[in-house]
Amino acid sequence: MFLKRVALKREEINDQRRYPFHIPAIRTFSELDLKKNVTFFVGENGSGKSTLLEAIADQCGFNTAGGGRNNTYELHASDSALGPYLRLSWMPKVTNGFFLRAESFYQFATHLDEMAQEDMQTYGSYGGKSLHDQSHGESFLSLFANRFQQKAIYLLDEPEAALSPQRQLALLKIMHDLEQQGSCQFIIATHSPILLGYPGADILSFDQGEIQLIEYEMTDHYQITHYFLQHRERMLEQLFSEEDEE
Ligand SMILES: Nc1ncnc2c1ncn2[C@@H]1O[C@H](COP(=O)(O)OP(=O)(O)OP(=O)(O)O)[C@@H](O)[C@H]1O
Repeated sequence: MFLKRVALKREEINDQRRYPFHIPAIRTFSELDLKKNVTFFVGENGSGKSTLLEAIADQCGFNTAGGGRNNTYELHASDSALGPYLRLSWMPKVTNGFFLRAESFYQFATHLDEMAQEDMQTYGSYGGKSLHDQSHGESFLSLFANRFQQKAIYLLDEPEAALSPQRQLALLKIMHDLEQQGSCQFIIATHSPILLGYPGADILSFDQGEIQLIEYEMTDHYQITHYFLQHRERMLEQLFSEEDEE
């Protein structure tokens, strides 16, 4: 692994009440030691996972709209408000990698098409054809299977967004193969109980107003999915009757 620590330069913040410093998990954040090749960010919607991941991408020199260091294209409102306040510690430093942002993947695909007009080799790292000519899930998998290499750091924001359960397993296999072959680091914000099951990963929860380690089986993602699959009818009955009472 390469990125060892992420620290917040709190002394440089002028107004702690504004975004992103007012987010509870960011307000209490000082530093984070990364100890595993695979780290997951979990937490409720709006708990600050994407904000921190995007800020790390920013400080890695990746395009915060999604992509690597060489992908320069503009996307409205994709600047990282937190990035300039982070200090990253590396051992050793890598510059290879990619920031996957599910919500702006369409624009990334368009950017690749523009690059390919000048150099058809561009598609070589993405399955040999335009990402627009593949389904959403297929294009994600093409990226993971072809673009991901050794000695790199991959920052993935909800990669499961387009992936079927079977393809989520395929992503786990790709990650495992890369990890086995040598050195590759992943930091992944996810809501997927399948991805979170990756063996030996650290899972960091953004709930309860701070970023802290959590066991897989203690995550809402595991517990709610597990209970739902085991007691679907009872759970839905309870859920719908609660709605009736409101
Ligand atoms: N550019 C912005 N300006 C102001 N507030 C923002 C901005 N971007 C995000 N926020 C707010 O910051 C909070 C954290 O957002 P963030 O996208 O980091 O959450 P998240 O944990 O990734 O959520 P999700 O699981 O829904 O993707 C949210 O309340 C969001 O509304």
